[in-house]
Amino acid sequence: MISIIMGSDSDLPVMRQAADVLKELDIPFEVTIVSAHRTPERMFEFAKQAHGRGIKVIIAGAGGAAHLPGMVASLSPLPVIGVPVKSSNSIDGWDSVLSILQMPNGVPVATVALNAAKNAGILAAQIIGAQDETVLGRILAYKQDLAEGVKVKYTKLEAERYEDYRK
Ligand SMILES: Nc1c(C(=O)O)ncn1[C@@H]1O[C@H](COP(=O)(O)O)[C@@H](O)[C@H]1O
Repeated sequence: MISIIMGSDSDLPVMRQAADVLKELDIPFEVTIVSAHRTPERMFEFAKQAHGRGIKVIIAGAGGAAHLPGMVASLSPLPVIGVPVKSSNSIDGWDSVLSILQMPNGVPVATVALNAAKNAGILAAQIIGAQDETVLGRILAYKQDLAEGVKVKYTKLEAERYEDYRK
């Protein structure tokens, strides 16, 4: 089971992409709102209890002064994947990126690109897949699909004269 948490429901348009890819890969997940700033007790309880509830990976998204992923990582033995979210009054997303990325030694957060919740979902699945043959098989199939998608494009590109390709 993977847990997807976010600082606010305003992060949902971004964070739902993690849920969508996990659904596609048929990996069980839960989704909820937890804020280190607004619900610190809930955040503490969540982070302390997650591994005991059978959660294997936590995906945590937040915008602005995004302390949620790092604080959860400080309290939990589980791998935490941080998703920097570009919130409405952000400094171009850099506030969130740097808050999540620049963790001190000893407390890692695996940070994906700005708004890259889909990649967070794939990475979480890969972490599960390292120990689970069935999930590993689905990741291999997913990668095969990616390659097939590019093949369709380069086959078309090579078949036509390059100058005509984008017409
Ligand atoms: N960064 C955090 C935390 C936290 O880190 O605990 N809690 C909420 N937020 C962020 O505040 C932004 C604005 O939130 P609102 O839209 O609710 O005002 C959201 O991107 C949220 O993740």
